[in-house]
Amino acid sequence: MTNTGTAVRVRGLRKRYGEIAAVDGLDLDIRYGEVFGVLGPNGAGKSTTVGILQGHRSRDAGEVSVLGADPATGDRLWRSRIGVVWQDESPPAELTVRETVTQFARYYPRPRDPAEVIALVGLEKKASSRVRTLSGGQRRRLDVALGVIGGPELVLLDEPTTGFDPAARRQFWELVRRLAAEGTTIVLTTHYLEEAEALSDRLAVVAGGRVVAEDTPAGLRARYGEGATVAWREADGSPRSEETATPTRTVAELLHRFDGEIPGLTVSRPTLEDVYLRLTGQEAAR
Ligand SMILES: Nc1ncnc2c1ncn2[C@@H]1O[C@H](COP(=O)(O)OP(=O)(O)OP(=O)(O)O)[C@@H](O)[C@H]1O
Repeated sequence: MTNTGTAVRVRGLRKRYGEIAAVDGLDLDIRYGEVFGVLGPNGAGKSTTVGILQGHRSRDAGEVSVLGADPATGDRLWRSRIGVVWQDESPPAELTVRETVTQFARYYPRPRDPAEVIALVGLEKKASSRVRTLSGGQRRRLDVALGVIGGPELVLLDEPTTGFDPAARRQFWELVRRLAAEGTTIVLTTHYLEEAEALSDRLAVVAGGRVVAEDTPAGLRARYGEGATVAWREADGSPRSEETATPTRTVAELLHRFDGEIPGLTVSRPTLEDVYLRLTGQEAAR
């Protein structure tokens, strides 16, 4: 097994639920070793896509290859190479963290060391605690521990930090970075733009069941965030602003007109959030 090339390849993926086209011609290329973010608003088709990648949901059309196999026909060995973190997984609440992780390790042909995985997710101090006594964030870390105990090459995380407080979210990001540093390929869906930007090497923006843009976070901003807004105050104090592709020229003209300091001058570039809202057609909702 060489860890170069494409870990996930999707072409023309389609999935309908009755009248709803949940996934509507989606293409993806995810390389080995990268953290790939799938960002999109509610109902964009993210969870459906991840469900298809892990072989949990069927598709209506399209080609899908995950670690070299079609998830629809992936065998047990293939499954053991993929770490799935279920939203609603409920490990036995009366077992301790250590017992739970050790028990799950037995399901895999080449599991990781349970103690090492408990440390990886930052649950060492809770290793002897019963699962039912864990907080929501700690439970989620345990879910990740169970998702990676089999030593997967690819981990699929579907909206992993929904419901987390800001501190728990940051800690979870550290955990994702640690997994990535070990060389694990990670696919992460989120509707938190900040999360996608903080973690992703590359990201796809999904809207209406298809990819509307795909790039690095910086690349997206550069590609779709053209232009700038120049704002200033007129001599009578009234605020003015102008959107322009040539902000330097606008400022030069203002400089000439005011013949000195331009009152209240600001020049701002679109943020990734502006780009995202534009790409997903949510601009008007702001
Ligand atoms: N089992 C299902 N039966 C019927 N419709 C479904 C089913 N699962 C998803 N859908 C619909 O398919 C569309 C895409 O849903 P999906 O859960 O994939 O989106 P998502 O991007 O993950 O959204 P969210 O961010 O809200 O989780 C939505 O309109 C949803 O209502």
